[in-house]
Amino acid sequence: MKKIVLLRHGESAWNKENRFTGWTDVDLTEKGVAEAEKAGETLKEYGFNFDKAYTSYLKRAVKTLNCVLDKMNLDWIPVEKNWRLNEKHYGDLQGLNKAETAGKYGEEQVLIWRRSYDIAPNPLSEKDLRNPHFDYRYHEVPDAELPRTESLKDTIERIMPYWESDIFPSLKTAHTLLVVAHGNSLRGIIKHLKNISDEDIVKLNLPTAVPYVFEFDENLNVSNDYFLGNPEEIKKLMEAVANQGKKK
Ligand SMILES: O=C(O)[C@@H](CO)OP(=O)(O)O
Repeated sequence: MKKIVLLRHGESAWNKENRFTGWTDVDLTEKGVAEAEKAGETLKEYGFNFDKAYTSYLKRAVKTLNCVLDKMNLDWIPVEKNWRLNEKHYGDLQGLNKAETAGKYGEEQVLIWRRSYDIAPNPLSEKDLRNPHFDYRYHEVPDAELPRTESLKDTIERIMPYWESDIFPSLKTAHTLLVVAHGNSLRGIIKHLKNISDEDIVKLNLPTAVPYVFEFDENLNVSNDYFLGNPEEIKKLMEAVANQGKKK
């Protein structure tokens, strides 16, 4: 049976500080590295063996992938990085503390910015040095395609060309693929795979470094999906992610 495992990176420095991160290239914390290693061990225990892995251009995802492959003795497999798997761009919220932002603008508004389907935060200004336009790693991406902010809808629209042209077609020859990315870029992929409505996607919160397995039938339709781990613990982790947008 063909499988794709989706994995959000381990805890990052700005997850720990509860700050909007988006395209900011922050590193993993020690806890984040430990979470990534645990994900690798879990995948190994369950007998997973990946043919190929995909990740974003952001180091919290790249390093999580490296930790997982190291624990699985799969350092040798082909890995493809693509900017299209980056996190949702959080516009001018990037760097702000989520609880403080909820205190200032209200929890409802923060929920809209974090989880709504088609509403994006205010964009970064053209001159803002955090604008991806100034970052060499994106120099081959046409400027018109580089975001200054994104809704989930925008994020899905930039991921899908890569999903449809590279990741999904490689399932025809590969058995099992690993995609290590981010809370919202993965919500976008999950929305697509499970056909989740624009309303229901608001409720999905992904915990860091918990493998999420998708199984496909012979026609490459999704036949089953499940997280690896204790369901009660995973539920608590999901609630904790949701609560990051609450006032202190
Ligand atoms: O800050 C971010 O980039 C994302 C993911 O870490 O956070 P949120 O859960 O608020 O979408």
